[in-house]
Amino acid sequence: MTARPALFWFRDDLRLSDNPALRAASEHGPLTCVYILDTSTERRALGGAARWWLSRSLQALSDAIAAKGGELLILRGDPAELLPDVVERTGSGYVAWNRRYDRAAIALDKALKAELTEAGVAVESFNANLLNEPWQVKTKADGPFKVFTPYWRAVRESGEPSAPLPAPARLSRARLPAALREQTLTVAGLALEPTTPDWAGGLREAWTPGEDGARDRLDTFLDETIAGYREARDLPDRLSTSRLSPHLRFGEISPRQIWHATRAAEEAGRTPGSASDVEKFFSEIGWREFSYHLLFHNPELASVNYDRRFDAMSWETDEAGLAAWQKGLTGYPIVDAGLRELWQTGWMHNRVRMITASFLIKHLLTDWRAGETWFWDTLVDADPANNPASWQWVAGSGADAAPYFRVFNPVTQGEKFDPKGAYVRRFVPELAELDDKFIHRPWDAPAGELKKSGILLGSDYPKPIIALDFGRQRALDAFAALRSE
Ligand SMILES: Cc1cc2nc3c(=O)[nH]c(=O)nc-3n(C[C@H](O)[C@H](O)[C@H](O)COP(=O)(O)OP(=O)(O)OC[C@H]3O[C@@H](n4cnc5c(N)ncnc54)[C@H](O)[C@@H]3O)c2cc1C
Repeated sequence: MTARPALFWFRDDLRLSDNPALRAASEHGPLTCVYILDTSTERRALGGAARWWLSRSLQALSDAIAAKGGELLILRGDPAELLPDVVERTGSGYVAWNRRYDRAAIALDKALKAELTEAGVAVESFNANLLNEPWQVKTKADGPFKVFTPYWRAVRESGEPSAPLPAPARLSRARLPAALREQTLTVAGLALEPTTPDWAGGLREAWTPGEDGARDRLDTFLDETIAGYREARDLPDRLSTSRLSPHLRFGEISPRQIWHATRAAEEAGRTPGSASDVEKFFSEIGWREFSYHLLFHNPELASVNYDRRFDAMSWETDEAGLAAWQKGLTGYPIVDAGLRELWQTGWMHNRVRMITASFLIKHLLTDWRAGETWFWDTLVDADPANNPASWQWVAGSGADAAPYFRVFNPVTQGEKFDPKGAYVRRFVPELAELDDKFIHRPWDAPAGELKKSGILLGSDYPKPIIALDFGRQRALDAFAALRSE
């Protein structure tokens, strides 16, 4: 009797190396690799920027699989129906996937595991995308952590993460029935990229999705950018961070690979980063782990306040303010630069994410969920754990959150972290000629200075949509009322 073929289901793990489920499935013999674009309304649909990334990443993956002798089968629909169908039609006796951690995905995986097992198919799932499973890290009282520092201490005390796995040397193809082959789509057939209009030019310029692109990003970071990371990571005008976030989001690289490559570079004396830069970098990877820990233990993180006292918050409904924020037309240069960086490149520097989120939530007193939704649609790294956890952190409703009275002042933040205004000049070109002194407060510039710089406030660039003192006080009053309830 010949062995039944195996099936591997790609999801948020679009890579061949350090992919434990792929490795396990490939060791079972002839293999079907499948990706299903999930169109079910049960699960949150990808935003526009993430769809663009996925398209490019799937193409890179499909090419890499073909180079190893395999084939990526691409389908669109509800995996709850399609996966068992493909398993049956390929006669697969073994199915493997890597785990995901949001509630809808967990429910789907559980149901599929039960159905396939019942049908006599062996199913295994693995951890590919986290250093630790969210349920493995526990407080002394055996519960989930609510504060990052002790969480991360517990992780660090448990030792170094396990070593990453190599990619399978070869992927031998299982035979596909003709009818199934006919059903298979090309990446282009998924129509994930924008056409009318094609707004993705800036994304194409900024990114190389795929496993090779991820590896290149990591190498550049370890060879150059990590030097001084601990302090420089707050400066948005330069390449000061790794920019690995979309690669991590789509699983083109794993945190284990990042960890061990960083350690190896450190030990070989290859990286210019200090031990303190490395530790800081690891702790940022740790924040990602913590977000997944929070998501697993609080499945409604994207829609429900982690701190339920915030349910009583009286948010403003300021549609004009929200639209101005989304378009980068608030009249506050650092806020506008951030939102325009996001629109043009699908990414925004972390410091500026905090400033723009604080401005929306505090100065405009807008519900954090409106900002989370906008980021979900426009970020290439839009992440089911990091995005809601970070928005709730800025709002003050999250775990280990910024205190409610911390209201970032966009002028002083701009002057501190973009002192020469290079970041603002890049993304808000209408202010490019303005003197450094006024680049974060154009309304204070004398009329002659504005004229010399070719700016008519209110016409070439907006006047501030809200007075900072007013917005700050309104937020403090609203947040204080909440606390006294
Ligand atoms: C309002 C808001 C929304 C955010 N939404 C997302 C999101 O959707 N997806 C996302 O990946 N990150 C999000 N972040 C976190 C952070 O801004 C990005 O991870 C970071 O800017 C990515 O850049 P990098 O890869 O160069 O980071 P680096 O500084 O090089 O860090 C390395 C990796 O660590 C992780 N990381 C770094 N900072 C954080 C952080 N504060 N919280 C959690 N993980 C972190 C990321 O995976 C990142 O790729 C958000 C932050 C804020 C304030």
